[in-house]
Amino acid sequence: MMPVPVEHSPVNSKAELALLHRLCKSSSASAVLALWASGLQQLTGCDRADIYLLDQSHSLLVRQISASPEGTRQDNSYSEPADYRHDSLLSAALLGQTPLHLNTAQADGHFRLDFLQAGHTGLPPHTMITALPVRDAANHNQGVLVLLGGRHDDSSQQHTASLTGLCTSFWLQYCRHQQLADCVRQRTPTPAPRPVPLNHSYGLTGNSEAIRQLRRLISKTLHNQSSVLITGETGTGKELVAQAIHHHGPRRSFPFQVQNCASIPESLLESELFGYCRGAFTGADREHMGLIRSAQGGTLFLDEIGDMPLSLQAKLLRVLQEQSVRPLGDTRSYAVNVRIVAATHQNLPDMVASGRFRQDLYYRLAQFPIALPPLRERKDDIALLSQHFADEFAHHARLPAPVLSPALLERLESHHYPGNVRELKNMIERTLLMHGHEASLQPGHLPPELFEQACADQQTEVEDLGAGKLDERLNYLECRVLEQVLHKYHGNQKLAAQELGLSRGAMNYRLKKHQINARNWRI
Ligand SMILES: Nc1ncnc2c1ncn2[C@@H]1O[C@H](COP(=O)(O)OP(=O)(O)OP(=O)(O)O)[C@@H](O)[C@H]1O
Repeated sequence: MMPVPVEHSPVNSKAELALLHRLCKSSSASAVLALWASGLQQLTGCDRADIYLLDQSHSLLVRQISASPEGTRQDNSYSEPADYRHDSLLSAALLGQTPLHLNTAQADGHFRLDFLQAGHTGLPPHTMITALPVRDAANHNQGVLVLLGGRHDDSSQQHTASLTGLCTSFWLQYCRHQQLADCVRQRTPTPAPRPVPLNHSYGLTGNSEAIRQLRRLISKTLHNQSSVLITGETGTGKELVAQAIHHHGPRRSFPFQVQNCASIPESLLESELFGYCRGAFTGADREHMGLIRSAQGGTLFLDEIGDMPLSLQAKLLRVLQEQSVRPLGDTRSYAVNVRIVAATHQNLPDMVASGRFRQDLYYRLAQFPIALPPLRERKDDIALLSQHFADEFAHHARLPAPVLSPALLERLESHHYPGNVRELKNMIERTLLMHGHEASLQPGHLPPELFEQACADQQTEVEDLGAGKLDERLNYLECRVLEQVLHKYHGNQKLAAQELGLSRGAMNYRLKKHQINARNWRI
């Protein structure tokens, strides 16, 4: 490719304009990448310029291209997790607020420099590294530009703002070409996309499509600072998701504060969140910083946000807009940098419509909405979750490794779970508490409430079957009643048949019909 007509260093506006001019004329996404790496390598006078971009799931940083005075080459040979867990220099640059300039000797010990080992062998010690985040127009991080060695040291440091601006222009043009290419591709049949690689589970057990999608969403929240609104029924894992967002993102070394907005009176909630100064009210004998300020740099998780009184909603909105908080009775405001993650089981749009929740606050909180499905809608996860909770409990209680029989798992999968994952977890723990020494756990070992509740729940489930399917409703009921009675008599068919007023033969026939093995209820 033609060299950019500038001295190698320093960065100057004439050269930038020339580069932008060539960028406008670029004809494809790959041409943008090539110009991006080679242009910035020549502009800054570095020995090498590498571009790393986040993958589709935002969980991996993948090297795309490398440029040196010898030429430019596409290079996807290196990728690493972009979750800040590994303390790598690339993640620090991606998630940090400022570009990083340091030499390899300074970086060593502070950051992992795995990307140097992969493809940069033979670098002299004290090679200068500049790592700049690549941001889109909404200031969300999309990747990292790395400049290595050469004479870029001082000039790059002084010109990071213009380099960051250039990177944004390149990114936007790159996306534009990719979108155009996608449009063309949509008109011709393409093979199914490969599943997006995920590096870890974020502490969430499950392999259903819903959980995989949830992990993808979590990955995307990590690299921007928007507020997150998590919705879902009780026990679906809202707090677990909030923790994952905090603990895998750049704020993880700062506090994670939690406040349940439903559990305390309004005045207490106000002082807990916003703080107060000494003498603000009777009994305020010392200053209280409040959770918003004490989460400085980190995350504030506001659970049950739908229960926050309207007056406090207005105050919270002000904090979000002004990024400062004024404690009760104080004349000063304090600047805060806190990410808000809120959760609710309520329908906030309905509450907005009926005037019980502020619309402006709703939009502010729901910048990044995450909806968690109830457990009954992702039954594929029940076996994995059950085994996970059983192993966890057995480990803590020093019990032998639990074996969950297929009959037990089948029974667990047919339950309705109004309490969602929390209910399943409690049920497994209770089962192990009572029968943790059994070689194999059977349905008969499950807590009796499961069977009693199954009959109570039927109202809901039978309704779910829809009108006109009487046989299905009756079959379902019959099956649950048989299980309940077998459970009561620990698998004794004779006693179960007596209670139901059935002959042994009729009982046998019905058990066979529902494929119920009475032996599974013996304990
Ligand atoms: N996918 C999952 N993998 C493992 N554990 C989970 C998962 N989802 C939920 N849990 C567990 O279930 C329990 C309930 O989860 P959590 O407290 O996060 O739910 P919640 O939606 O915040 O509940 P509530 O609305 O009642 O506050 C916790 O013990 C949590 O660790």
